Formats: sequence, structure tokens, C-alpha cells
Amino acid sequence: MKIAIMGAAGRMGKVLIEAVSEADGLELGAAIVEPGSSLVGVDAGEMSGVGKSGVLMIDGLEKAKGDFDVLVDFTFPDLTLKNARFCREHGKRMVVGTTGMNEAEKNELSQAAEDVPIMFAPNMSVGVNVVLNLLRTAAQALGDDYDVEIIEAHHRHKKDSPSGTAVRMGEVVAGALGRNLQECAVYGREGFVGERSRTEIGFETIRGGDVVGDHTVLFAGIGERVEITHKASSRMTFAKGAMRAALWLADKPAGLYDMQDVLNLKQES
Ligand SMILES: NC(=O)C1=CN([C@@H]2O[C@H](COP(=O)(O)OP(=O)(O)OC[C@H]3O[C@@H](n4cnc5c(N)ncnc54)[C@H](OP(=O)(O)O)[C@@H]3O)[C@@H](O)[C@H]2O)C=CC1
Ligand SMILES: O=C(O)C1=N[C@H](C(=O)O)C[C@H](O)C1
Repeated sequence: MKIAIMGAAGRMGKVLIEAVSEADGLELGAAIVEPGSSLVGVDAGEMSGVGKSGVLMIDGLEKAKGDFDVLVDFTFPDLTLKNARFCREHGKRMVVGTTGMNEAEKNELSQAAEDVPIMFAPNMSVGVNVVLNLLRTAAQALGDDYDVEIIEAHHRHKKDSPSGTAVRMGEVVAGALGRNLQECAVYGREGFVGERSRTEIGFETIRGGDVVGDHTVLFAGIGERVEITHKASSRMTFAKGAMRAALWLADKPAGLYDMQDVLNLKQES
């Protein structure tokens, strides 16, 4: 199966090229960089440090049309949606890791999935997807007596906030508590904001240095606190998840899937 990597020279792009080179059953078909990039024409394997791949980087998905089966896209919302329109038109599968999409953008991605299989997840690590199930269990057991706060930390270059993973964690906890995240989320606090309401879910964001991705969900009760934490120490954990998803999509019909489908972790909510 041939893989195209969008944003090949990005933090995730480079690691994804390495992951393709290590995966059984997958082959690098194309590596796409920003138009005008000085990396156009450079060997993608050499750029990512895995040695010559024979695939020269290009600057446009249309130039790769005949060279791939699955597009792996970890970039930014506008570009991912443009690529989804292309994949829909040309019958290509997609693995999407891009975060920071608003509701309208997510809807647009699901429309593309009416015609092609797309796996879309804010975090492709096995650990985070297991944590999502732990969070559901904890929230159901602890209930409304425990205040929920979600704290995430990422590297200084991250553009979206809070992280896609933190938002998904919030959705899972809110769902388990019978709340609507859009109504109960509070993002950061500053000034004389008054006492915390009992039903809010707070989000705190830290940005700095080279933190790959830390997430903690705090359930704070009277007399005790429960903290469920995941720490990513290498982007390879996300890249391996993306490869697993690309292989999993091979025999799937059109539709929007997530990493819990790939890992067979889906639970009744
Ligand atoms: N789902 C998951 O498991 C994970 C998701 N992510 C998400 O992945 C996304 C990317 O993260 P990260 O790799 O750190 O970001 P980067 O900014 O490092 O990577 C994005 C890359 O896309 C390139 N790019 C810009 N425009 C184009 C274009 N028109 N065509 C092709 N490439 C283009 C950028 O080039 P340039 O820099 O020159 O503009 C950059 O190299 C984020 O949304 C992040 O949250 C990250 C990790 C895990
Ligand atoms: O931008 C990142 O780096 C990451 N983004 C994802 C997110 O927004 O949740 C996943 C991971 O935490 C790394």
C-alpha cells in the first residue's frame, strides 16, 4: 500500500516518513511540502534521516495523484480540508491527525467521508486512546461531586489551544456526566471570576520548550483528588498509530472512523 505524507518536512511529517520506512506492508509513494519550499526535489528519506528512499519531495497533491493509496495528513485545518476534497474526488483514503478544526470544519471532513474512508483522531497513540476509556469509567464512577479540570502542555511551536486531545478528553468526560462540553467548558481563568461552578470543565494550557504532549485530567473531590495523566515522550507513538490506521482502512467502506475503531476500544457511552 502506498502512502503519501502531507507536510513532509514538518515535525510530524519527518517522523511519519520514518514510520512508513519501518512498517510492514507500507511504502512511501509521495512526500508533499509547501509550494516554493527549497526542499522540492530533495529525497524524502534523506531529509527525514532514514536514508535514500527514491521519493523526491513535491509541492502539490495533484502531482502525486497516481502515486498513493492513502494520504496521511498532519498539517492545519484549511489545508487538510482542501486535501479531503481532492481525496474525495479521486477515491483516496485518508488518515487525518490535524487538530484545531472548528465544528463547521469537522462537518466538512465528515462530508468527504461519505465517499471515501477517513480515519480522523486528535491523538493516535495507543496510550491516549486507552486513557479515554479510563476517563469515561472514572467520570461515571465519581459523578458530579468531583470538579473536573484538564491540563495540557505542549512545545512552544504549537498553534492550536487547547490541544485536540484535551478537547476530546473533555468531550468524553462531559458525555459520561451527561453534560454538553460546549455549554460547560471554561478556558483559562483570569481576574475576579468568582467561585467555580459545580458543573464546569476547566481547561488550562501550557506552552514551552520541546514538550511532545502531556495531558492530565484532574477529578477534585472533598478529601481526595484523582489525576489521570498521559505523557508522550516521542512523536513516533503518534506516527506508529497513523501507520496502523492506514493498514486498517484498507478494507473499510467509506465513512468517518476514529482511533478507537482502529484499536477496537469503542465502548457504549
Ligand atoms: N493526531 C495526532 O496524533 C497528532 C496530531 N498532531 C497535529 O498535527 C498537526 C501538525 O503538527 P506539527 O507536525 O507539529 O506541525 P508542523 O508545523 O511542524 O507541520 C506542518 C507542515 O506542513 C507544511 N505545510 C504548510 N503548507 C503546506 C502546503 N500547502 N503543502 C504541504 N505542506 C505544507 C509546513 O511547512 P512550513 O513549516 O514551511 O509552513 C510544515 O512543515 C497539528 O495540527 C498537530 O496538532 C501532532 C501530533 C500528533
Ligand atoms: O501539536 C502537537 O504536537 C500535538 N497535537 C495533538 C493535539 O493537539 O492533541 C496531539 C499531541 O498531543 C501532539
